[in-house]
Amino acid sequence: MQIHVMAKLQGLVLDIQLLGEIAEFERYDCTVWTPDFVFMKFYVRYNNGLKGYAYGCPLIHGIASSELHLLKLHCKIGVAKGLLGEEEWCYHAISLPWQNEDDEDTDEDPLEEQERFEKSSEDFWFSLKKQQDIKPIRYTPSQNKLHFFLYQGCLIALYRHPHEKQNSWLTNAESFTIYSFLWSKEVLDTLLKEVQQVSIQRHRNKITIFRGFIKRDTVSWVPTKSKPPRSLSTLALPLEIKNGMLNDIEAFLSPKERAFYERRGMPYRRGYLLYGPPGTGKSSMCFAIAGRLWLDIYTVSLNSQKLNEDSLVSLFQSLPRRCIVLLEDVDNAGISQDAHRRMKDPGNTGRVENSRQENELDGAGISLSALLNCIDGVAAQEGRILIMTTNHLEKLDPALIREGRADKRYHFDFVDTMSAKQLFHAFFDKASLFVSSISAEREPNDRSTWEDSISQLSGQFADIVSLGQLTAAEINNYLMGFRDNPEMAVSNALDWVRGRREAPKPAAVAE
Ligand SMILES: Nc1ncnc2c1ncn2[C@@H]1O[C@H](COP(=O)(O)OP(=O)(O)OP(=O)(O)O)[C@@H](O)[C@H]1O
Repeated sequence: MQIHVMAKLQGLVLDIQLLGEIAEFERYDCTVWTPDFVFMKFYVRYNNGLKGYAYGCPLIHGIASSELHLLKLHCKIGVAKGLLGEEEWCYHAISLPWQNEDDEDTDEDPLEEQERFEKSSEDFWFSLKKQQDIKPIRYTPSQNKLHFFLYQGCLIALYRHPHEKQNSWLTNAESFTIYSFLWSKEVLDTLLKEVQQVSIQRHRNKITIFRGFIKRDTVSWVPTKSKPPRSLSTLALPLEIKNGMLNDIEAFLSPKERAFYERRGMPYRRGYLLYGPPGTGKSSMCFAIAGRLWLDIYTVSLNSQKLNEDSLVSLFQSLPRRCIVLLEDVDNAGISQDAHRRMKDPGNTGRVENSRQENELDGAGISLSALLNCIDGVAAQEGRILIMTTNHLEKLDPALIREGRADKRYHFDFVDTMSAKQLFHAFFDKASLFVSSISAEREPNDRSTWEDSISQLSGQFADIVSLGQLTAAEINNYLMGFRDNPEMAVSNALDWVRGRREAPKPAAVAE
């Protein structure tokens, strides 16, 4: 007998396959695949006497390996003798919950570090070397053993299995089997819910960057890092870009706007194109906006050899409702377009029947038509914000950046006077860590005198560098060389700008 059903458990969608009648126990096996390659398998009571095997959909959010933290805490208390001490280097490349739990707590306060450094730089370097050599020892419930702990008065058992398929993308995966005695589904539900809550708490003040992961038949979004959001105020950009883009996205995400789209049956999506030379803040702006609106970022490399239309469709289909999809250097999608045109050239006998064939012909990356299908085809997720970036506006096919796909375009240009001032201020701001103790000693006691002097210098600096067609990244880099000496930064600026003028420029971006 084979029955296939979809079920919902604690908000997770499970694809359950009932395999047959159970002999001894009333239970079914349920396997939840989590986004970072760990799956959980748990046994719960199934009251009509059938045995089942369930697979969670691969993109369940909320229970990931890094979020099983709580289970580990309980295990620590419950079965100390089952724990296994391991040095960090024993572990695999992909981080597992047992491995990175304390990482956030070990970071020293930068000011204290600086104090130690100033006391004796030699001791400081030596202590860093020691820190690196002495691996933190962490305790984990050992694999292939049963661990018991009490949870809400109920005995729970946890079993960690390494994944048997070695040398595959699952090498670092493991599965967890959680048993509850005596088959209490409610306790398991509560436990898993608590795990989700712990996870939410841990990532509360961070945004997560997911990358499209493609390996053979497996396509999923994999969390690569979680980081505190970058403040928009750290970006030196014209207000029409900074506020303009933020306001536009905020307005789009508002419930009123969503209702407006729904009433008119319009697809509820918005796209942006950020273009300009490298180092002008396109990616930084995307991260800052994501942080401000608490949106996670989903990004995929369009020129990945493994990417084809099917995998891109799958990725787009599995996006959450509220998120930013970041496609960087989107002009790479045009590479396939060029090949496509060449193939269709009248002088060329080759015929391209469909986009899949087109991909095969190109051998690498995604074709333009496939990308367009994903952006606004039926598969495209509603509610998402698409941000495309490019250094080469002139290379983009007009179809990619027409309204509806890129509703707004923002030109990230070389630094103007206002932005140059802002960068200078940010660098020599008294509160900034860049200002070392040397300048602190020199600095006038009166705070306003210091600020006046920086203000005046920033004006002079801005007048010089704004003539030079320089990017914010270049200016930051230049200022790094003078972080103790704002006056020198200004007096050397003219020579630096002249030098840069003679150096080859990044390609200008055609409007
Ligand atoms: N307008 C800006 N204000 C402050 N810092 C900036 C600005 N623009 C760039 N930077 C700094 O320069 C570095 C590179 O910026 P970023 O990656 O955002 O540029 P980009 O335009 O996306 O470049 P690319 O086109 O090469 O991807 C970052 O460290 C960022 O902090």
